[in-house]
Order: sequence, then structure tokens, then C-alpha cells
Amino acid sequence: MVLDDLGSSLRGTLDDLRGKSRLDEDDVQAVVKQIQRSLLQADVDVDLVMALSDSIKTRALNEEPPGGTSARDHVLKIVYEELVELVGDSTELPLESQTIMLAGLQGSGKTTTAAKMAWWFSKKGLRPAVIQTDTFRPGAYDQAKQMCENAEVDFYGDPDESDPVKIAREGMEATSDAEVHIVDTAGRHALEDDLIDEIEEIESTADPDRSLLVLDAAIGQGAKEQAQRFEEAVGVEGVVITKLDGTAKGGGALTAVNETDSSIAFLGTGETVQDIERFEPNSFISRLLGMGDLKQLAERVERAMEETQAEDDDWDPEQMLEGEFTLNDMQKQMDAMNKMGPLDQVMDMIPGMGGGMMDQLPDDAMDVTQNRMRKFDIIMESMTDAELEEPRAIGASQVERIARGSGTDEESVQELLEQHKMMRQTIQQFQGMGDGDMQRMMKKMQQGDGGGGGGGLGGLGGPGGSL
Ligand SMILES: Nc1nc2c(ncn2[C@@H]2O[C@H](COP(=O)(O)OP(=O)(O)OP(=O)(O)O)[C@@H](O)[C@H]2O)c(=O)[nH]1
Repeated sequence: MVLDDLGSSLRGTLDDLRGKSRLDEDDVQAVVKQIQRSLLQADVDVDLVMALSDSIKTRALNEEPPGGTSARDHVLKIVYEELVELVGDSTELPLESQTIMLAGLQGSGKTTTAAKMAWWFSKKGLRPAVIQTDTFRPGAYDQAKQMCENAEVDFYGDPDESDPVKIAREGMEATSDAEVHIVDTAGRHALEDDLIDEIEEIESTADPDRSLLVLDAAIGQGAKEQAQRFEEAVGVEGVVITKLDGTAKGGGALTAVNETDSSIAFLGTGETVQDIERFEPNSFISRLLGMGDLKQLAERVERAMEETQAEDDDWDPEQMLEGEFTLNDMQKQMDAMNKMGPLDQVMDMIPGMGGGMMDQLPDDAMDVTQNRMRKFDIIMESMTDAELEEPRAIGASQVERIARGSGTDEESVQELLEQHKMMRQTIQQFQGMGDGDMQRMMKKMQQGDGGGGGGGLGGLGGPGGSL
């Protein structure tokens, strides 16, 4: 993802400052060098990198750390603030009726983003519709239709019509019930004049409130020129950076945002409709620096819990925290965790577990965890309701029967029971906590020392847990 190794490389340099109360020039130089290296490797424009390092240097040497602040925290705060400044504010996006047009190069992810954004608006309580005007790429209609079905949002397209401007006009009329219209357009090179004329026509027909430029995170320095041309043609109010889940560097997109004086609206982090995040500079940089992102995490947890609960009216997560933690609860918790998205993305959001902490885990740790969760799920399918509610009563003969029924082995069943026991104990600790204890723990987590992170998820995914 963008500036991927910045967090971990910086963490090492910052750790060398532990115990120091004042910074000297060499300390600051080491930090700045590390940042420069990471940003340049990630394709960020040289001028931008130099401007950023100059302000970090000046501030770190001239600003007096507030009383009681260590040199490490002082410089971390400055780096954090300057990086937030670099990525800029999030594109303003009022939650009200509006039309948004998407533009961009071929394959940048416009169609996928249209469906994702529609899903996002629907979760915010608005009724969206996607209008597909891409008559150029043969598969675009079916792809958009399918994704909109997955997102459960309105869709308009006409596979038999070859005029995108006509589709835009008819689509706006046909979806007049919708509150948010998202107009997807064909991929085009901004330097081809006839294609630019066409998008200008679609723009005057759909009359969008804002046009967003969709950029693949892998785009390099070419992003600058493309962005400027689209800006001249249709006006770019914001940028969506897609494919941040991959190994792309992302710096080119960041440079384009700065050059065109626009801002980032959304981030695309995968291929399904839920893999979209509203860009929030503070959260984004916190995560980048391995400081976690409690807000995104809380949103994901809440959404996953709601979905899990919607599927089973009888299950109440609050009751789980108050009463006895059963295997049924554990199954629901695992289900909710699966809905939160890939575990490595979730872990990145936990303070102290992003950046450096994740690097200490073996590469396949997340796959192992997910495979194990799947196995546990299969084992639980072979248990009776009584066993799921009262796992402590499960004896040797039942373990044997469950292993046979689930096609696993007794060891795996025992492993599941052990894991459940650990999670029950963690939950019991939460139950015994007063508000003050909870606040202390959250503060510790925010300071990024990783304390309590594994326990926060009941040991299910944390490196401290045995899953
Ligand atoms: N991993 C990942 N893949 C993505 C993301 N966004 C889009 N893709 C994939 O990128 C490919 C191109 O995405 P599309 O949405 O078809 O791109 P497009 O801009 O509409 O393409 P054209 O219509 O040809 O211009 C597809 O295979 C998508 O599944 C993302 O955030 N992460």
C-alpha cells in the first residue's frame, strides 16, 4: 500500500530515540533520511519530499517539546502532522442528494468503484443508483450490473445502445427516484481529444455536482499529466485511489492530488463492494505509522456485528459481554470477524499492531489464522445445540464423536475447546473491568506499545492469541 514500509522503517529509527529527552541535529537527520527514502521509493515527487523534509527538520529542531514529552514522541507528532498535511484533507462529500461522475484511465477501477461507492452511500442511509455509460468495454455492463446486485443498489445500463451520452440522459431519468446518482464512464486516455470531447458531453448531460478521478495506486509519475488534463476537461473535485490492497506504491497518485490541488475522497482496498473506505487523513497516517486506526476498526466491528445480528435475531453481542461466553458466541464472533475483511487489514488498524508489529509475524500468520477459523467453524457444525451452549460439559466420548462427524481429529476439537476457554477468560476480564480500567487500556493502546491489543479481540486474531 501507499508508502508501505514507511511505518516500519521509521519505527526503527524512532526507537533509537527512546530515553532521550532532547533531539540533536544528527537524530533529526536520521529520521528525515528515512522518510525521504521511503517516500521517494514510493514514487512521491522529489520536490514534495524535499519540502516535507525541510519542514520536519525545522520544526523538530526549533519547536520546544511540551513538558513531559519524550524526544521520540515529539518528533513522531511532527512527522504525523506533516504527513497529514501532505496527503491533505478528505474531499468534501455531504450526505445528501447529488450526482457524482467517475473518470479515469482504462482499468483504473471506475466500474468497481461506482458499485462500491453506491454501497457506501446506501450504508449511510441514502438511495443510490449507478448509471453505466461505458459502451466501449464489452464486459463493463455485466460487471457493473452484477456488482450493483451484490451491493443491493439500483442500476441502469443499456447493452444495446452505443451512445454513452444517450445512456447518461436516459439513465438519469430512469433512476430519478434515487438520491445519489453515480455515473460510470468508459476508461480513456486524457490526451486523446475525441474521448475527452465525449466525457465533456456526458458531463453536460448528467450535470454532476462533483467529478472524481479514479487512479490506480500503481500509477507513477504519469498521473500528474493525466490528472491535469481531466481537471481541465471536467474539473476534478476529488480522487479515488484504488488497489491499495496490492503492492502498489501509490506515491504517483498522491503527487497527482497535490498537483491538481484536489483531495482524496475514497480508498479502494479490494475487489468486493465492501472494500472501500472514506479517506480520512488522520486515520490514514496513523495506520501508516503503525499507530493504528481505532475509528476505522470501530466502524468495521460495528458493521460486522450488525450484519451478524441481522442474520440471527436471537444473538445479542451485548449479552455476550454480560453473560456466559458460549461456543455459539465464539462462532458468531468468528463470523463477525470474517465480515470485517482480511485479517491483515484489520490488524493494521489496531494500535501497536500495524507497521513494525506486523512485520514480526511470519508471512503466513494471517492465512494460518483464517484457515484455523474455518476449521473451527466446521467442527462446531458437528456439535449439538447443548454442546455449543455448555462446552465445559463436553467429555472424551463427545470429542471423539465430534472429530469423526466433522472429518477432523480429536486434537483439533481439543484445540477449539482450549481456544474457547482462553476467549472466555479474556471476556471475563472485560466483565470485571470498571470504566477507568478500560480507559487506561485504550490509552496504552493508543500510545502504540501494543499492550492489550490481542486481548481486545479476545485473542482471536492477535499475535498474542494462539489461533
Ligand atoms: N485488488 C483490487 N482490485 C481492484 C480494486 N478496484 C478495482 N479492482 C480490479 O481492477 C480491475 C479493473 O477494474 P474496473 O472497475 O473494471 O476498471 P475500470 O476503470 O472500470 O475499467 P475500464 O472500464 O476498462 O476503464 C478489475 O479486475 C477489478 O476487480 C481494488 O481496490 N483492489
